[in-house]
Amino acid sequence: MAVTDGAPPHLSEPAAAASRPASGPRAAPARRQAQATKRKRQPSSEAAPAKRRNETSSLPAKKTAAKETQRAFKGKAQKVFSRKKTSASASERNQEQKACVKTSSLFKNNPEIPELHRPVVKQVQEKVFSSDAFHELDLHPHLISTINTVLNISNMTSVQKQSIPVLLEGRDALVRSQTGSGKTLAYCIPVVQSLQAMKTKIQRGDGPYALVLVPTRELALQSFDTFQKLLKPFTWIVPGVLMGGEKRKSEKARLRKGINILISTPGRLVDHIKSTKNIHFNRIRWLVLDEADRILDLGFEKTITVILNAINAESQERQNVLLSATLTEGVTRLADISLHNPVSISVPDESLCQFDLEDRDIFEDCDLQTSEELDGFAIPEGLEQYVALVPSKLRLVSLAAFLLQKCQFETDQKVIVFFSSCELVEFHYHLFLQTLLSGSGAPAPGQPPSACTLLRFLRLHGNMDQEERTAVFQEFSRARTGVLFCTDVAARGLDLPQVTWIVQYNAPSSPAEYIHRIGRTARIGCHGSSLLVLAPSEAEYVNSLASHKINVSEIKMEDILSVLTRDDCFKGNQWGSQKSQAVGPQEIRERATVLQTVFEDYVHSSEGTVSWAKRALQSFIRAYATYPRELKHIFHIRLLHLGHVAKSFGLRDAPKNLSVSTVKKRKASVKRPDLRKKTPRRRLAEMLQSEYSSGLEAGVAKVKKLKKPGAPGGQPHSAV
Ligand SMILES: Nc1ncnc2c1ncn2[C@@H]1O[C@H](COP(=O)(O)OP(=O)(O)OP(=O)(O)O)[C@@H](O)[C@H]1O
Repeated sequence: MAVTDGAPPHLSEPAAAASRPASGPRAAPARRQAQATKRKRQPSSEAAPAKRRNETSSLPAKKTAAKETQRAFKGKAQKVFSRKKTSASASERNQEQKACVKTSSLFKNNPEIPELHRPVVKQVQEKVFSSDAFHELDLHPHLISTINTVLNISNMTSVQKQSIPVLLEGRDALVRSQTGSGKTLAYCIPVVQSLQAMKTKIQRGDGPYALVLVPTRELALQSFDTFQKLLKPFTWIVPGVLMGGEKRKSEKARLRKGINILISTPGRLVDHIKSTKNIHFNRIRWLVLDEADRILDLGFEKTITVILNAINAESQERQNVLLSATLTEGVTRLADISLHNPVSISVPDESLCQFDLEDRDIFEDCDLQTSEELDGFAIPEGLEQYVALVPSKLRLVSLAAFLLQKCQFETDQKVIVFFSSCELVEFHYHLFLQTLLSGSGAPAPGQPPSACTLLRFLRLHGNMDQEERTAVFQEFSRARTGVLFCTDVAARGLDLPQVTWIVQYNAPSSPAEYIHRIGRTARIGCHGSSLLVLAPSEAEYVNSLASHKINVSEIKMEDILSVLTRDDCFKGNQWGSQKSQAVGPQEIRERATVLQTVFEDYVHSSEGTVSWAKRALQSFIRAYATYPRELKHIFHIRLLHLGHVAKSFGLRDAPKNLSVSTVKKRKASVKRPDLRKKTPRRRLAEMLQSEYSSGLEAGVAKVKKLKKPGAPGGQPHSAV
């Protein structure tokens, strides 16, 4: 469908910019103008059908925009916009004489944004801290002083208060408490206490006494780091991590030397079990499965069985611990095969705490009822959750505007944006780097400092090589501000300090994943916010969240976009050097259009970038097709308007060879008979498993060799 018409926008651009690399909104006008001229001469193969092109191109740009004003925002939004219309129209007429702004039909033919009738539910809330101190526990004095001085903490959290004594008694346990409530120390402290107290002093060459399994490499590094700190006074106990991405040879060498507390991802461990002679489990005393439900979600059930068999063959005498913020159905199965006479620990819902529930919530010999069945998922008290209903065409500019707001006009904002695939992360990361960041990193002469110079983007996903993944993880951990684009590889367990906002640009595939994603903020009693971006057709998802006791408030898209009026980077008038006096809906739409045009011009700057955007769009559609059956009535590719979705990838037209039916046909014709029968959930598990892989598969190794996978013109990614 036709989506743009008219001449290119003229942004104010100082002469100095000519010497900067041709990127960023300020550097773009000359390029855009040249490209627009070129486009006029050589109609793109992506060009819209003549009939519809004419429909808008015959109107002067501003008139088109004005016409759109009447149609775009209906219902409530329309009222807000019509109030200021008079002043906006005056400034419009003025500007019309001065510049001919290319107007993308961003605000035309969008679906109506429905009123959100969200049910208000009472969320489950847990008390994070207890009043008890670590020194009240029967721990080695050096361990207590390490906790106090190295970790800088003195009081236990509720989950620690409940778990540590139970684990010190030697019981198996199934532990559930909200995200960011200190579950890592809840298992690390008892492991260290018990191993340092062993009568026969542990030797490095003894091999593993404790095995900790986690779903991702970053989480493995994080647990390893915690053990390292706790083991400072007990230098004879050696922790080690196996996580894929590293050379197998060097991991084998470390195993040969001896690792007493072994932290690993399941895939990598099985790889070593199968191929490394030096791995023995005859001394194993502890088996910990952190993010236990995730490990099963990823289809690691077989892998876990291989590991359990390998351990059981050599040792029976051990304690087993399963932990997660969301213990779902899968964990019950895992608990059945891995726990013996377990204690189920869950921090009580504060609202039910009229009497002392602390004892009630330790279920002895329980039937392992899942928390979801008990009471829904707990949400950190300091977490404010929002949702924005954004038509597909406006998604990209809305995301950009939101990030500009956080980075330019607010201080100390650290944002994580979740996408549904590696390709989507790469696409948005590179697109924003190329278009929103100024080439020099400094404000252009005569311009105020702008987001263009303040933005700092990072990205993290499973198709990156391990070295870069670790570097990014550490850089974002240390950073005070910045934006991390990522897949669900960062959704679980990661403890990244001071994250202020979580954006879910693509909706998660389950309420549990929603909980874990938002749980990267508001940790350990801190405050944070989250924003879920939904298309109008997906509004029903809010009810689905409510059924899991998750409450979200609405942020209006216009409020997100209004930030664009605060930065003249996005002003569609090269003579207007001062900030607009009248900031109305028209101004917002113009600036959103300028920003969209920046994206579109970049995407259409070469054939390579166009096909790069098409691949990203395809990846989005593939991921969209994997929503589980219970969410299909909300997230179904049939409900997508491909032309509109294409726009959110900076594509002016929906790719001709890409329609919902062709995507479906292609999927069906893939010669993988076993896959054809799979449910979306199984397909999703497969896609995800490749992301969390041991790092040794041929496909992954191949991707690692590519210098910049996913970069414009680069190689496509093979999996999520
Ligand atoms: N008793 C405590 N007092 C203060 N801070 C603590 C305490 N225990 C843990 N922390 C800190 O709280 C943060 C969150 O802990 P942790 O990562 O273990 O949470 P979690 O419950 O495992 O979260 P998730 O469910 O997301 O994995 C960490 O930075 C940790 O150092």
